[in-house]
Amino acid sequence: MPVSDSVDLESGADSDTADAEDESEATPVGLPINELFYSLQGEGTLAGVPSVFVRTSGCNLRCWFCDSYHTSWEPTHAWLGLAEIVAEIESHDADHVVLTGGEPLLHEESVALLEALDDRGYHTTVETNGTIYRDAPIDLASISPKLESSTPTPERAPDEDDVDADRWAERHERERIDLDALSRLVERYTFQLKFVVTDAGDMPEILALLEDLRATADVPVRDDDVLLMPEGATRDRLAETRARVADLAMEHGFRYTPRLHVDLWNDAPET
Ligand SMILES: C[S@@+](CC[C@H](N)C(=O)[O-])C[C@H]1O[C@@H](n2cnc3c(N)ncnc32)[C@H](O)[C@@H]1O
Ligand SMILES: Nc1nc2[nH]cc(C(=O)O)c2c(=O)[nH]1
Ligand code: SF4
Ligand SMILES: [Mg+2]
Repeated sequence: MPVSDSVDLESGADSDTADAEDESEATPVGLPINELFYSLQGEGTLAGVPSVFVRTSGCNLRCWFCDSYHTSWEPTHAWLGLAEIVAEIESHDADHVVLTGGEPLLHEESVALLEALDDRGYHTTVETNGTIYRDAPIDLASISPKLESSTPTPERAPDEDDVDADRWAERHERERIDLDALSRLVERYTFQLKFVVTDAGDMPEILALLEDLRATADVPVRDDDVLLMPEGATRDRLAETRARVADLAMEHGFRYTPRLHVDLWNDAPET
């Protein structure tokens, strides 16, 4: 289902916040949906599983490499009611639903959607940056904490001229790790920790974060729960990063996850 822009979203804000450009309008109900499509789960422990993807718009972070630019740097979406979203999901023959974004846990309505999907027997994965905790029926919390190498800088910002990269750099750096939210997520849910890795320079930060999380959380965080994923939104970029990241996974005893959808369909939308 291609979704074009309708109402603009106050970037990074909760969906409860009324559209700043039109305060006379009632708060939209439902969720800001950027795209909704059927594909194979491309990442993580469920890679290869046929799944319906629901991509919400809006994010509290601004990774320079974000492969979902139109949910973060330049959010576009249509507001869909829960019944419409569920009906669209049910039109596909799948048992698995992946709720992603943007940052899906920004939106309180994501909880109601997950409850509706749980009632209907779906397996739900939530792709999250790990900075927000919500209580919801999530079967797999797929947490991708953001490293320093994700922070936008003048040298590594999206190409487009009109993005406010300077202002976001500071907020991104301040908000990208929330140990309390991370601990609550791993304590509450079956989880995987999926780090976007470019090179060996990312490893000290991953190891330090794992040490902090293991000291804080009341549940074990096993090396087996840690996945290294090569940075790359295109086949060409993945060709540069994946062998290096596979070597790092073997060296440290972590898992490696491919990006199957990029191998199969490159950077096509709705894949
Ligand atoms: C677009 S994000 C949406 C969910 C959430 N905001 C997050 O970052 O986890 C979905 C997944 O894509 C990953 N990702 C985004 N851009 C990427 C890139 N250029 N290379 C590799 N992974 C990327 C994120 O780390 C996350 O695991
Ligand atoms: N096929 C496919 N698998 C994915 N796994 C996580 C994705 C995401 O963007 O969150 C994603 C995606 O965008 N496409
Ligand atoms: S946290 Fe996720 S959606 Fe937000 S900018 Fe980073 S990769 Fe994109
Ligand atoms: Mg993706």
